[in-house]
Amino acid sequence: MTTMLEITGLGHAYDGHVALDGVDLRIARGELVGIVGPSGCGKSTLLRCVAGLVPPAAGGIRIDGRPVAGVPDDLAVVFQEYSRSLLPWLTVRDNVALPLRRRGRSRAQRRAEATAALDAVGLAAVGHKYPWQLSGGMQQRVSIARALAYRPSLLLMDEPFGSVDAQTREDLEDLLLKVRGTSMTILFVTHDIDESVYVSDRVVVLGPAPGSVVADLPVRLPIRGDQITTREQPEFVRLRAEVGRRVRGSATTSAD
Ligand SMILES: Nc1ncnc2c1ncn2[C@@H]1O[C@H](COP(=O)(O)OP(=O)(O)OP(=O)(O)O)[C@@H](O)[C@H]1O
Repeated sequence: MTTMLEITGLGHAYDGHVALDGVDLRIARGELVGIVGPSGCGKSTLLRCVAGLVPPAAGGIRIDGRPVAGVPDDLAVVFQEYSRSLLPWLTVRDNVALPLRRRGRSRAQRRAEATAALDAVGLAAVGHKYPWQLSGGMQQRVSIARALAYRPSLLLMDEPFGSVDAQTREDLEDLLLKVRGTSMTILFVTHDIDESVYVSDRVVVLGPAPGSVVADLPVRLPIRGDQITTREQPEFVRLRAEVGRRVRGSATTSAD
């Protein structure tokens, strides 16, 4: 598989506080990589560096072989701060449709694609409303719909399902599984170890601050069924335990 994203010796510090130190990671096109690690280990900082929002203090990031300098083309992000991500003066559907202008879509196409994306996140009925008329969890789903409608080559998601209810969260995880394996490369930060194993092709564990990669575990589940069937199979249970041990910094088991 071709490498899409290459992170080498990445370091970042905020006012002398070292958040990341020596992160090395290669990600192939179309991979969905889950990133987990203890609170404050630098997961969000890693995504901000990849998004070109903060310049790395050390090391480098290459996308398709080209060094990242500024916000990369063809990128979409879903960050935790949903309240700041949508434009309050546009309807929900227009928020989702807006980035599609950059794709050169006609007005009718933009509308149709936005409607389909809203449908996929279970919000077909609220396209005519304004973001501030929706709950926080619904606004977050609009951000997800907007990112998916755009079909970026690189999608960065920082705890994107944190504010939605449990049932919707499962639906969104299953939606990600449908998107996975297309040409979209996805970095997915989550605090939820179960979720990282459920959605990812690989789970990357960052160690305690300053973060660096302490484990990189491929997820190869023999059974892909519904949420319950997938999560109860022995390989899922084994991987979840292994990721949990790595996050807690306990002794290693297999896959080194
Ligand atoms: N803008 C900032 N200014 C100063 N320090 C910051 C800033 N953003 C993050 N930090 C610090 O850098 C470290 C890494 O933060 P970051 O948000 O990347 O971690 P995280 O792994 O995403 O945390 P969490 O899991 O709690 O969301 C933390 O100690 C945090 O306090």
